[in-house]
Amino acid sequence: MAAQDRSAPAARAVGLSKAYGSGDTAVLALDRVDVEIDAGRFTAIMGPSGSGKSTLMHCLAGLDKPTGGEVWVGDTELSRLGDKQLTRLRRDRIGFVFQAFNLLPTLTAEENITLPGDIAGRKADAGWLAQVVETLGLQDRLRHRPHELSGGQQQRVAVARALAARPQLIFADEPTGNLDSRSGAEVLGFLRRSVDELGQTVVMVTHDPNAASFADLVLFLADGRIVDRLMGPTADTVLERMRRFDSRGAKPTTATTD
Ligand SMILES: Nc1ncnc2c1ncn2[C@@H]1O[C@H](COP(=O)(O)OP(=O)(O)OP(=O)(O)O)[C@@H](O)[C@H]1O
Repeated sequence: MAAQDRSAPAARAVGLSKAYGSGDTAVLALDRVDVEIDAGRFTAIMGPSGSGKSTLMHCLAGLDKPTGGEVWVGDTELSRLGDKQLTRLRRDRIGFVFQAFNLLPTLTAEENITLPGDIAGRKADAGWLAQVVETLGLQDRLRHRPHELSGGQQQRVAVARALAARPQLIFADEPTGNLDSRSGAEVLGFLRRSVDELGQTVVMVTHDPNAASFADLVLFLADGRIVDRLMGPTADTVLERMRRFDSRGAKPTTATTD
């Protein structure tokens, strides 16, 4: 099983702020955010366009540097790391799934899944890999190249690639944004299984209430702050919360029905 200590958060932000630019044109994308990402849980981040979702995810993943506060991944505070150490931490402890699947077209599904480990000179644990492939239902697709796979299958390969190194955390940025609703539900179901059956920790940014309903917890951002949380979300309760934000004057989300 993935090395997850459920009693300690997988990541946390303490008084996290992020400003872009300076002077009159400065934008405060995150405003003193405190949040804990529970290990072995599926967390969704939602909020209107420009509310800071991507910035929060990028800061938590060590892809963007905060201008104030702290970010911890496990027991490591990221500002204490140099660039090389940060790169290593991202490589060893964090997996990414993007809206564009980012698979290499000339490689088979299996080669795409093992590529990051191969580049890092690290052989994937065969037992773990077999479990990941089975959980994602990819046994019969390993020798296919991306163009021979459906969009949903390609995204499942991208999820398997993220899981292969057994990262402490997986960050998914609109992972179903390029998929039809059936393939999207399939990928979300597999992300859910990776949490339930493999003990993964997943953080996902989404605009879609249906996608958020696969999570254990939804964090709502507005104007760079966490303004609400919803445990055990359903598509209806998420939609209802989103409407409440809209009626309070927050900018509407770019998509509520995709
Ligand atoms: N590199 C940057 N330079 C300047 N401003 C930025 C930069 N990145 C983000 N911002 C600003 O920070 C704020 C938060 O942006 P962010 O992308 O985190 O929002 P978001 O909630 O992910 O939006 P969306 O749902 O539209 O993707 C926005 O006002 C945005 O314009």
